[in-house]
Formats: sequence, structure tokens, C-alpha cells
Amino acid sequence: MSEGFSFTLHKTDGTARRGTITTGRGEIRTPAFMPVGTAGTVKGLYPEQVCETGADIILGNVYHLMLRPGPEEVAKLGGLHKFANWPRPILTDSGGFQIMSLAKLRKISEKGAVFQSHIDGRKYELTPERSMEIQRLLGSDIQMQLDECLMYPHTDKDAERAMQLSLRWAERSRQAFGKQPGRGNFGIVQGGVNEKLRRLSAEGLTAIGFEGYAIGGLAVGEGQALMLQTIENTAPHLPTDRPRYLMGVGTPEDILEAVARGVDMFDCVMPTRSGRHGQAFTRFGKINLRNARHADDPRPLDPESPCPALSVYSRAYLHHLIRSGELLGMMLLSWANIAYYQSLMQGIRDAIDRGRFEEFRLATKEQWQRGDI
Ligand SMILES: CNc1nc2cc3c(=O)[nH]c(N)nc3c(CC[C@H]3O[C@@H](OC)[C@H](OC)[C@@H]3OC)c2[nH]1
Repeated sequence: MSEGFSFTLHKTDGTARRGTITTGRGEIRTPAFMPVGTAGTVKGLYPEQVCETGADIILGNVYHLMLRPGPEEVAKLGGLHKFANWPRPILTDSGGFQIMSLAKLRKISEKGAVFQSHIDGRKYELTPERSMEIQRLLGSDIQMQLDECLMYPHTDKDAERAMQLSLRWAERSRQAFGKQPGRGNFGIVQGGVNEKLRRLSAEGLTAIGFEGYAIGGLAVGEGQALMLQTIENTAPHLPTDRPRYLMGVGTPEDILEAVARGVDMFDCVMPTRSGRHGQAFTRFGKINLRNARHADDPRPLDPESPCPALSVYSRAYLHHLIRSGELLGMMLLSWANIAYYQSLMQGIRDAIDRGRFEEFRLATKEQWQRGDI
């Protein structure tokens, strides 16, 4: 374990877990939802608002920040926390996913990935060593290994090749991480939806030894049933005294179901991306403010919420802003959704503390089904 970085498991309720990650920059209550701040900003929100919603940690991304403004530039300006005025922990992804999903003309070899920027076509090489160097330059508190994440569907043969490569890159990433007091380095389990490959990947990463383990290669089009099945085939092979992070997940329902299967950490662009398109996530389920039925509805989204975006502004006003393409509409719904996700996580943590998670899971899903007030 990296000095000054630890995970405490306070309580389990069935397979649901309640813990705390301690980093050099502060604590993270788990289960945790980590707002995505890909290019050093949680799109549409001030950092102060993100703090206010209860987020203990946000994400940054090597791929985006290496293209613009560049890691050496950010380091010169005092690191990502100072640059983005975010005082709490930051987790950075290694770029393994974006190489497969965003980059043009990429070539993967044993050494790493060579690709062209989707912004200006410039050529870059990303190796495990360079990815870890970038995350160190950014000042990241949780640094992800470089991996190869396959899109779905793919062949078992390709899943095996990518999983074995990712294991070798895990070793190199771990070496390159070295000693960074207060910071953690996470391995990423691959293996597609193949039970044996998932077990081999989890065992291989555990043998190397990381401060935490991500379940990667999911939320790539496999669907919820296969995702949940793969979590069940992976989590039992991971150490119980280290956090488990399900990358790129998900909807509020995905999160409830994954917590029930032993996952501690989540990230997803859903709250901000769908907020920008007029969709609100609330205790009563999803509400699409583009819909004409909201045009003269004076009620706020949720009068009981502590977040003004949910409890102050009328649905009629939000509908008007979204229909008019006004910036404030995207900002208010992004804020509302991040606030709702954090209140869902708080509800999950409290329910596990009280040993009532299963009851909470069913009641929450029922309330979503009952729909809008
Ligand atoms: C949407 N579904 C989804 N499945 C994913 C699977 C993987 C994976 O196996 N390996 C790696 N390295 N990353 C993954 C990622 C990217 C998450 C990042 O992508 C960025 O959000 C888009 C964000 O960067 C701040 C986030 O940071 C952790 C996934 N996203």
C-alpha cells in the first residue's frame, strides 16, 4: 500500500460495502459517484457548486489534457488542482479508453499506442510510462494504469489478447508509479464478458498489488444484464480490503445494482451530458424538460431538495430555457443532475450504515417507477 493512502471498510450489508478512502488530499466516502471533469472542468458547473453537491472527488483525463493544454503546461501552472481550483482529490484516467473511442488512426503495439489527435491530427505516443508520468505531472491523487479497453462486441480471442497486454502494461504502470505518498495507483480488470479471462485478469492484477482495482471494459455497449453478470464474475476475485471502481457507469439504476454486487466507486458523463440535452434525473425518475407538458408547470423539479437547481426553478422556466437553447438551461440541469446523483449516493451510504440497503434499493426503484409527482 502506498504510504498516506488507505481504504477502510466500515460495514457490509449483503454484498454492498460502506468504506472510506483516505488520500493525501482528503477522504472519499464510498460508495462514491465521481463527476467527470475530463478536460479539467465538470462541464457547466463551478467547482464551488460541485463541492456543494457533496462530491468528494472528480475525474480528469490523460487523453484530453495531454492534447490540450499539455501536462507540462499544467505542471508549470501548479498542477491540475490549482489550475482548475479543485481542492479535493482527483482521479485521472490513463487514456486507455479514449485511444479506442476518440483517437483517429491509432496503432497499438507492445510498447504502447500511437495515435492522431481528434482535435488537430497531431501524432502522439502513449506508453504506460508516459501515461503515469502525465498523471504525476497533473498531481493526480488516484492514477489509473494504461490499458486496452475493447468496444463491444469483440471476439474472445481479442478479449484475451487485450487482457494479457493490459496485464503487462499494469506491471509497467506499477513500476512507473513508484512512490508517491498520499496517492494511489489502480489496476484495471479487463477480459470482455468472459468469466475465465476476468478471473485471470483480477488474479494477475492482485499479484502485482495496487491500492485499488477498477472493473474496466464495461458500459461499452454490452447492455445491463451482461454488465451485471460480469461484475458478479469479477468482484469475488478482488481483495475485499481495496476499493473497486466500475468505470463509466452509469444510470442511477446501474449504480444501485452494482453497489448490490460489491462496487464502491462510479463515474459517468450521464448527469452532465443528459442535463445539457434537457433530461433531469430526480427522486421521481427521469423528466425530459423538452417535453411540451412542462410548458406551464410552475412546480420545481423537487421542492425538498437542498439544491436550488432542483427546488427553486420552475419546470416551465427550465422547459423555456432548454427549448430556447439558453446556456442557463444546460447549467441548471447539469447542476440538478450532479446534485441528485450525490443525494442518491448519500442515501445508499446511509442505508448500508443502517443495514437497510436492500430495502432502500427496492423503495428507490419503486419511486422511480411511480414516476413524476
Ligand atoms: C462510458 N463507459 C466507459 N467504459 C469504460 C471502460 C474503461 C476502461 O476499461 N479503461 C479505461 N482506462 N477507461 C474506461 C472508461 C473511461 C472513463 C473515462 O472517460 C471519461 O469519461 C468519458 C472520463 O475521463 C475523465 C473517465 O475517467 C475515468 C470507460 N467508460
